Amino acid sequence: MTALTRDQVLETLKTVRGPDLERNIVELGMVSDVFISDGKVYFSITVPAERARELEPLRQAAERAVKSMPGVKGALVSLTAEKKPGAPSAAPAPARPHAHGHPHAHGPAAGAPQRPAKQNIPGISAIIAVASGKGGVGKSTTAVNLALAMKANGLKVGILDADVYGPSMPRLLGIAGRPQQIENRIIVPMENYGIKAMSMGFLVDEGTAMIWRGPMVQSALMQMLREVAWGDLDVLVVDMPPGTGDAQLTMAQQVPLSGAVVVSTPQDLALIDARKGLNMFRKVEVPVLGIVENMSYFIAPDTGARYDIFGHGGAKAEAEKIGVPFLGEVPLTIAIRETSDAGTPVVVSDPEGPQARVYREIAEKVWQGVQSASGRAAPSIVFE
Ligand SMILES: Nc1ncnc2c1ncn2[C@@H]1O[C@H](COP(=O)(O)OP(=O)(O)OP(=O)(O)O)[C@@H](O)[C@H]1O
Repeated sequence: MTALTRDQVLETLKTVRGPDLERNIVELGMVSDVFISDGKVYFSITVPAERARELEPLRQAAERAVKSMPGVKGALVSLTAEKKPGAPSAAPAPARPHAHGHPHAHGPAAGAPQRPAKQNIPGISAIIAVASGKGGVGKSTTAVNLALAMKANGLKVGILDADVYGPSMPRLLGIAGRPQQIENRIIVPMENYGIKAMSMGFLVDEGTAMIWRGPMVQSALMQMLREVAWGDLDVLVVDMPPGTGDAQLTMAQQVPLSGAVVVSTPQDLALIDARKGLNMFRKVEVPVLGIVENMSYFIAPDTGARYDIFGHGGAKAEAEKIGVPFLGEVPLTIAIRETSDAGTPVVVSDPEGPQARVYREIAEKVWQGVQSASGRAAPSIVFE
């Protein structure tokens, strides 16, 4: 049997008529990229937001049509709403923070703006986001080593890979296989090195998530947060997707975060992006626990000599300027890269080494920040 192709899927979808029965959904340009993996077909149909409910039968018709094709083992079709340019995003940003308003203050301040309450996750004491203004600065590497360092410091730790488009936790933690599902759709998290982990990478094959649009990503994330048997955790570290777009903003808003750690490299451009990241958390009233400068300086593998070739210290200066804590400097070392690639992050493969020590110190400061953010109304951070 020849492999199923996108063209065949699109050809089949041409039999599905558009919402007003004129033309078909392919010609109307409503069908997203079609992704096929392991005989399963994934795509979305873009509809006007206000008609999403009414058009559910259209979604079902498209799904049925594809499922009936020979060679198709399954189909996952979702409706997505196109955001009109300039229209407010689906999840409106909360009103500007009050002068002294703070999400962790006890009880709502009188006259505080109405915001939908973020529901805490039972059993999880604190959730922290690890974010970056742009990709490739080492956010996932920092997140996994931070989580492992918190574990080494004696905490019960979980890690949630929210980077649905490019999940890296399976590789970083050296975990393969699919998680078990128990009653009521609840998923048992995977585990390695004493931390619990959940990632879209455990649930779908690599590449599958690439065609997902906003709403699917949101629901996948919420499921990984709330329908996973995390058990009792002192802290859940969330590896956020890189960037500061709408998707990240919505995520920062929907997850009940205790605080955020922003990872940057020392270069000016990365710092500009890091500042966008800080502003994003400020917008959703999540306390910034601090900045980590990654690839801060270079340690020569042969001599151990240190070279400050990256404009080392940029993130520290930036943190001081805007008044957020500076959490530490992580050197660029072969050891960090190689151990990450091997699925044995440096904090577990060389727990007494200098890099592990750096991460443990960062972990200590992060935890102190979490304590003070939850124990009392931390002063709101003022930018600009
Ligand atoms: N301190 C470091 N020393 C050496 N290599 C590092 C360091 N930090 C990260 N790396 C390497 O840099 C690359 C990018 O790191 P990572 O995947 O953590 O970045 P990211 O910001 O999460 O990227 P993405 O945009 O893919 O989410 C990886 O190959 C990683 O091993």
